Amino acid sequence: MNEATPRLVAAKALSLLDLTDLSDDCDAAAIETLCRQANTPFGPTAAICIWPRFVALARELLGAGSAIRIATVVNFPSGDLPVDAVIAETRQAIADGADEIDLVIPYKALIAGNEDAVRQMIRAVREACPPPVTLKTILETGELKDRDLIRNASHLAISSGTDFIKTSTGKVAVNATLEAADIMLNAIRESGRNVGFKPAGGVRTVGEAALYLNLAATIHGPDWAMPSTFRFGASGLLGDIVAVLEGRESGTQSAAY
Ligand SMILES: O=C[C@H](O)COP(=O)(O)O
Repeated sequence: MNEATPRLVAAKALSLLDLTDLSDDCDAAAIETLCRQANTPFGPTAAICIWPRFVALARELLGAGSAIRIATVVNFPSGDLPVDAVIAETRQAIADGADEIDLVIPYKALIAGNEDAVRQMIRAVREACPPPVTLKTILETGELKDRDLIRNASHLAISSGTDFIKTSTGKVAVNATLEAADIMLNAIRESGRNVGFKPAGGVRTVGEAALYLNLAATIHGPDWAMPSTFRFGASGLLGDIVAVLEGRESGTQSAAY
């Protein structure tokens, strides 16, 4: 991606974007706005990412055959729910029309040394949402902090059957970072598995998106990042993407879009 123009990066980021509204005060009107915004004049985002209680509404608004996938979150954001409650959330979300499940791993248990809790949760949710449902697992890397723990969590998630590893909920102090991305992208390479990567939380500009895409290209090759292998989880990135695609200056419109 080093030679890519901002327009090319913006177009790529649009095709990889999980346009997110996981705000605490999200309501039906916000979901209507989100569904409209996801259909940009420059093409659709990869997905929208919303609270489970809005999945049925989003499915109704987008329609059954929409190119825009519906992602939702389970065990979110604390990672503390019992497995059976997370399974119930997952089943309901799929019945309501979700295409993708973003699962928070029990990261506090992992910090306490309980790897089995992570394996059991991911395996159980994977069983409840077999392919073609996409399963992304949120490691909450900003709370794991330690490089070895992030690497270990990545390998646990990959070997337990996830389709993507995702950095963050966007709800803690430290969310997506290039350092965590480097560890996770390398863990995917080491695993030899066809697993994707999703930086999420705090990605606001096309310039920031370019840094993640460059890193992915360095580790996996220039053609690796595509909607089946790479997503951005972001609530504020779309405005900057559209600004760049409209020929306006980057960094001016991200919050306002
Ligand atoms: O999964 C995505 C994050 O919750 C979005 O975080 P953000 O609002 O900082 O972009």
